[in-house]
Amino acid sequence: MERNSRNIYLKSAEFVEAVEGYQQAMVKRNIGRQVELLDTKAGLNRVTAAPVFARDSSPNYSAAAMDGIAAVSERTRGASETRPVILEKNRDFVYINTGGRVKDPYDTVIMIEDLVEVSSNEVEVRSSAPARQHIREIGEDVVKGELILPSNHVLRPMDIGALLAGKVETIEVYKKPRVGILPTGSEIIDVGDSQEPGKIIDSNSYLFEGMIEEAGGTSKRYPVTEDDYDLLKERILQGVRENDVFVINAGSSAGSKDFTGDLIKELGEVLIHGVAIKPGKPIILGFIQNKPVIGIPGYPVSAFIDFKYFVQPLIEDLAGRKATTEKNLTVTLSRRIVSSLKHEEFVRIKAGKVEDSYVATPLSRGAGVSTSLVKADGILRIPKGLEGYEKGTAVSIQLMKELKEIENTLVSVGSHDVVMDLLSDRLQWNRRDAGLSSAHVGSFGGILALKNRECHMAPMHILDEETGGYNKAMIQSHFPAGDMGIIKLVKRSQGLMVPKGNPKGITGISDLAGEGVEFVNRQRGSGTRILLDYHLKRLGISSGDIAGYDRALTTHTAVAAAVANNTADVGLGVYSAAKALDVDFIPIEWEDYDLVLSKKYLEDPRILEIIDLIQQEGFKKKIENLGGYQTDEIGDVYILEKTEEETTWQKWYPST
Ligand SMILES: Nc1nc2c(c(=O)[nH]1)N[C@H]1C(S)=C(S)[C@@H](COP(=O)(O)OP(=O)(O)OC[C@H]3O[C@@H](n4cnc5c(N)ncnc54)[C@H](O)[C@@H]3O)O[C@H]1N2
Ligand code: MOO
Repeated sequence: MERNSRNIYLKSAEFVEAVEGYQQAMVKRNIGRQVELLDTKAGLNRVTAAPVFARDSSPNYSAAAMDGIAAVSERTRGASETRPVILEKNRDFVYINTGGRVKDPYDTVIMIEDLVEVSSNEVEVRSSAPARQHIREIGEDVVKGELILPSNHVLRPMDIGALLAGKVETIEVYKKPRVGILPTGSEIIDVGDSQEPGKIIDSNSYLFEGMIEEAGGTSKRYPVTEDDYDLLKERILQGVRENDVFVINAGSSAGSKDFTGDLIKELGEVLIHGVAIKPGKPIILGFIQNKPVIGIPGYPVSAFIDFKYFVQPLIEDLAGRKATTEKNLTVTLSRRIVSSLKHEEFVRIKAGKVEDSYVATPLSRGAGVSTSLVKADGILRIPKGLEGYEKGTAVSIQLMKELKEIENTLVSVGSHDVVMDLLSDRLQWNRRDAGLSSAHVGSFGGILALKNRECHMAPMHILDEETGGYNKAMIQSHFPAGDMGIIKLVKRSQGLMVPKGNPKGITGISDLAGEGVEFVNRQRGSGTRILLDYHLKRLGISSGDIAGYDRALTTHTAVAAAVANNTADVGLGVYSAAKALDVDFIPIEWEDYDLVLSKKYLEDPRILEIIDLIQQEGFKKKIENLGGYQTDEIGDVYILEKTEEETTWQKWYPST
């Protein structure tokens, strides 16, 4: 069935209104926590629905607290170093171990090291033992009838231990809400299915499963269901029957096959369709058969935001969990962020601590970019009605990682290369307490970030047109002498990437201006673009003569992908990217890709570790095996020194 009219839902509710309105509707419908009796041993992370009282005392007998003897205290009276007292077995004492029961007539315990065993039947004591010494009395830990835990308490391992000690075998806890997930969409396939163009792998339902577990629910995934109204209806009814909460993914918007809203309406009630947030706008909050049914948009980031702010709190509430308290951090924005006046925006943020301040950079805003969630350290919420924030503004973000992790992370901003990815992996492998975060903004972006103290280091490859050298000239012209250092990384092969078989017969830069050749460029400020412009100038070719010069992508791999997908005939980039995407490569030049940093960071233990790490044979081999790299100078460090007469680059060595 095709829909007759498109879903023009876009009368957005306010965020807070929507959250509170839905909560109130749940209360009105008497939808709330349910209770079950559970084996205490299986109670970890569950929440008590009633106070728990001890069924028995612990210990429930007088227990020896030490290894030694249980004795009659009376018989030890007056014992001293000079007048030891001899005790007779089975009359004055019996041997006992820790935890053993102390029975009448024995009323004290003496440690084995305080005795002299005179014979197999006799021991000598040299001090008197007071009554009840080293005895754990009945109820020392738990007294029968005493409150062990109040209600609404999340059970930790020690709680379970104490409950079992008090002989509490079963406990009343809130039932884990069962949450069903229905992934929908004719284009959606499972990760194991063969992926033809036009198909998208179902990732959201697995994201939801994890988030349901985190919030204290149990999840059940239903098979991916195509955009067929009647089939969807059947699955939704089944899902509502089998669960306490039901989530339908995708089909929430205005497309001709977006049925979610209509279906919830037909089978129950739609309370809200559309909230003034971005991403996540087309969320649907409804009920079917008195159970919450929620339609979540298909884009992964929209799905995450809606699930985090609408569905997780609902699950936490039904599971009896306290709402997760958000940890916030005040950060300074390294760039301007523009925001929509009509929506509250949720912007993913990468944060790092450079010198004494936390700097924050917005990540991709695309609702389909799920990797922005992986990279994010936090979320900045920009209220509706604000146009955004200027660069340098201090804002508060909701943390998605531990603060310590952010504090220990080295921040790298600049040009991207797979070498930095390998480095990041190795650093994290070596020391769990330090990581490397990389933002890819091109070589000049790196210089700017170094100047603004927004990063610890900047990887770059900037050609100096006069000398033909790399990076050093650029540093000399941008930074005061004496401030900076360079860690040499690799030489890498830059060249033209062309589709397999080189159908346009391209041989060099001069062919870019050829008839019918569509080029794809890199962004302004990237080292690759500088290299291209240098060669164009040398050959006397105007950029205006190159079709596609203005189409700028931000990574080597994006360029290689454009060539591989035939949306361009040629692009300039590194060999490793060409190899990864299986396109042909015409080498143009070896360039230096180095790490530039402030001299003061050279003695930072994390940097010293990087210097050590990159010089290891295993690391070098790994890079060389990628092809298109030379590692002759890797790990050499130079600093820019200033004397009265001149400024020179000197080799630098660690002080120890
Ligand atoms: N004319 C309009 N079009 C759209 C509007 C609008 O207001 N007017 N809103 C846009 C917004 S905002 C969003 S968000 C999306 C929501 O889309 P739907 O919920 O209808 O979802 P689909 O269109 O089916 O899919 C969107 C996107 O997500 C991918 N997807 C779907 N399921 C999964 C899954 N299980 N795992 C991973 N990815 C999934 C799907 O393939 C699509 O690429 O609508 C805009 N349109
Ligand atoms: O609201 Mo949509 O979720 O912006 O992408």
